[in-house]
Amino acid sequence: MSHKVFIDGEAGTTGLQIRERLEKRSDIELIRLSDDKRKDAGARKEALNSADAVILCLPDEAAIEAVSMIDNPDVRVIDASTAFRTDAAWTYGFPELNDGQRAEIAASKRISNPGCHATGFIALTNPLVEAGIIPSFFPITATSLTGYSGGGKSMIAEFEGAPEHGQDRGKGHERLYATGLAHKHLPEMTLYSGLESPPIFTPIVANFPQGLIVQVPLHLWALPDEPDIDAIRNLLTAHYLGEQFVRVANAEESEEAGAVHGAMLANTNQLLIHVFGNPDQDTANLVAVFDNLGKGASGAAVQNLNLVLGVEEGLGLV
Ligand SMILES: NC(=O)C1=CN([C@@H]2O[C@H](COP(=O)(O)OP(=O)(O)OC[C@H]3O[C@@H](n4cnc5c(N)ncnc54)[C@H](OP(=O)(O)O)[C@@H]3O)[C@@H](O)[C@H]2O)C=CC1
Ligand SMILES: CC(=O)N[C@@H](CCC(=O)OP(=O)(O)O)C(=O)O
Repeated sequence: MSHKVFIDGEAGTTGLQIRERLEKRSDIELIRLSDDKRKDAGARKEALNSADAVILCLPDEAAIEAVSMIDNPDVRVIDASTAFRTDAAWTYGFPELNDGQRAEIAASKRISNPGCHATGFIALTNPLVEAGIIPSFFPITATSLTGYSGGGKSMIAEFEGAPEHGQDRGKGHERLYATGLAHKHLPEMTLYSGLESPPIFTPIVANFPQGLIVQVPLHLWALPDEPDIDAIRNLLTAHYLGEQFVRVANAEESEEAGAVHGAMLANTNQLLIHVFGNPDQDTANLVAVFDNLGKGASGAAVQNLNLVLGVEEGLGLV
């Protein structure tokens, strides 16, 4: 039996990568709109209501509009935008969050796909906050280094140059952004990490297309139980044991890593965690590396789609 899937926003960066992952599959029948119809409200409404599952890869306002167009109660929705990520009526699409999340996603009709920066931050902090190693009141700082595809078509055009934009190749500049410390992922980062207050979060966009590194530095001596580096690593390792897409590097691998490259997991749905540390200083740096368009967006959306369709969770993903 094939499942009908409509990707609203298929021509965009996230949508295109989802299509590439789905069009090879014999169990999926993609509902597609021609280029002149892809923003036509009537055509979209028909497609949205005739699918078994829809994946919204749109700006927030267009995603909210798309959801309002759905009147078929059987349609399952996976939204890649920020619009519903902290909405209590929606299920957060991070299956590895805790023991119950996968089943909740599988049973849900409304799933919000996590933000790219948020994915790394939550993967690093949630298990430690849940275990009480990081108290929920603890002040946390995080930095993220992202490839420019994180900013969608307009940022790709800025960095790669596009004749229709009158730009030259390589014009995009690496930069610190969200300097007002109010990045749009803060609400989901706070809610799903279990922290009481938002982290101080500063992202940097760099001149490579795909990949992302989130880091959360910790003064271990400032934590109430003064855990050592191994205790942090062991807890994260136990939390993600058996997961197909999230892995914690062992001590030897992290010691030998030397450097972490942002693009090392590009074109995969993998997320790798390192726990770096300096025992003499009693400090640690929690690092998550993955593809902003893999586990940070398109890959995660396909993983969630597989869960709602009741097929193998890793189908079509590497
Ligand atoms: N890029 C990333 O790494 C990540 C993106 N996301 C989220 O995914 C969503 C899509 O982002 P991204 O793919 O990067 O963005 P893009 O700008 O690359 O793509 C958005 C697409 O939506 C189309 N679109 C805009 N408005 C409408 C409308 N009213 N009806 C139909 N189509 C419309 C655009 O059309 P047109 O081609 O004409 O501009 C474009 O093709 C956003 O909410 C983003 O925040 C989430 C995680 C990571
Ligand atoms: C480089 C860049 O600008 N990246 C985007 C994040 C992309 C993303 O995760 O999209 P959502 O906001 O829908 O989650 C940003 O930081 O705002």
